[in-house]
Amino acid sequence: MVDIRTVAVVGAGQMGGGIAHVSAMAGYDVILQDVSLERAQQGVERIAANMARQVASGKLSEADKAASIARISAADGVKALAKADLVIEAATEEEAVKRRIFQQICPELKPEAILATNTSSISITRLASSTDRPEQFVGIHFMNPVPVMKLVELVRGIATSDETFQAARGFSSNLDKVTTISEDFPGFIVNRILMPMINEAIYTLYEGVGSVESIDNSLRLGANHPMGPLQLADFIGLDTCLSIMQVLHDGLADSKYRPCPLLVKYVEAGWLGRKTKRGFYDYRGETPVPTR
Ligand SMILES: CC(=O)CC(=O)SCCNC(=O)CCNC(=O)[C@H](O)C(C)(C)COP(=O)(O)OP(=O)(O)OC[C@H]1O[C@@H](n2cnc3c(N)ncnc32)[C@H](O)[C@@H]1OP(=O)(O)O
Ligand SMILES: NC(=O)C1=CN([C@@H]2O[C@H](COP(=O)(O)OP(=O)(O)OC[C@H]3O[C@@H](n4cnc5c(N)ncnc54)[C@H](OP(=O)(O)O)[C@@H]3O)[C@@H](O)[C@H]2O)C=CC1
Repeated sequence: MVDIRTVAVVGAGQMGGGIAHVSAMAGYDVILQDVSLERAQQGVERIAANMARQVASGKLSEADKAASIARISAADGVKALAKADLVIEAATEEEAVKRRIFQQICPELKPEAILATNTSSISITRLASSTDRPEQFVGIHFMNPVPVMKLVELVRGIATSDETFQAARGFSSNLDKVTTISEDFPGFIVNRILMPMINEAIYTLYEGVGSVESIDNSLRLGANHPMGPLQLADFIGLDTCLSIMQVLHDGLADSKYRPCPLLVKYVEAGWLGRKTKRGFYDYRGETPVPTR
């Protein structure tokens, strides 16, 4: 079994950053790659800011923060991935983007390196088939925010070897995560259940049943959810929510997964939630302001 010491993360957004964060804290050397060196460096800066929150709340010492940050390097191009024992793809939730990444990076990887994807919904078997190593390909699905959420969903493709699966399980437990196993169906377990709820909340808004505030307060205070569904949608990213609904709709061919037209419209407008400062809330001020 490959001895995982160096982990590369492709995609330095909120999830890639979180995966790099917890991997470095667990003692792995981490290479963070994005579309440019500058984007990767911005990712490292965001990780430092998130670690500073953990220092402020006493969860991490200054010394451990410094040592963890020192283990992360921002990559200048795909050649930097040659050192990795495990590569975790955490780029945008679009199958074409992920396929292009695998085509680009596979020739650079060690033959024994394991390739994993953090996809929220896309078939692991299908993604694996666009790589040169379907047996060494696996789904390792982290939850957002990665440093806080306990769960990792593990998903085998049809060709995933036992050795690869055990390596993914061992890696996740070294990060102190609890793993569940999902079969390779659209959205796996978490998003098969969570995303239709979020989509229904958007329909509830679209049909005028309640305002943004009423819908979120109803679920926060009435069902003890830590965030209301619209707040959570903004947190996940509305582009990601829409992509997941499209995968569920296409893959399960059932009209109950039809993405709400309001979700489609928001994404078309470039209102993607917190990451663009506008979604169901406006994030430009000190506190988020509901927009409907
Ligand atoms: C789409 C998919 O494919 C799958 C998914 O991920 S679905 C999304 C799953 N995630 C959820 O459902 C999240 C639901 N929300 C929550 O659990 C909480 O609102 C939350 C943990 C995000 C924030 O909690 P909160 O109490 O409102 O805010 P806050 O006080 O800022 O944060 C709580 C703690 O988390 C820490 N934290 C939050 N985000 C963090 C980050 N990115 N990095 C490090 N620490 C973080 C804070 O430092 C804080 O720590 P202390 O308690 O030690 O102070
Ligand atoms: N958001 C969530 O709550 C969760 C998301 N996921 C999954 O994690 C993945 C990433 O999501 P998330 O972090 O939220 O998305 P983000 O939009 O925050 O980050 C995606 C990152 O990937 C980068 N990227 C795009 N194309 C490439 C490329 N060719 N090479 C390298 N990097 C690239 C983007 O760069 P640029 O901005 O320049 O396009 C961006 O920095 C998705 O598959 C998503 O489904 C899984 C669990 C939870």
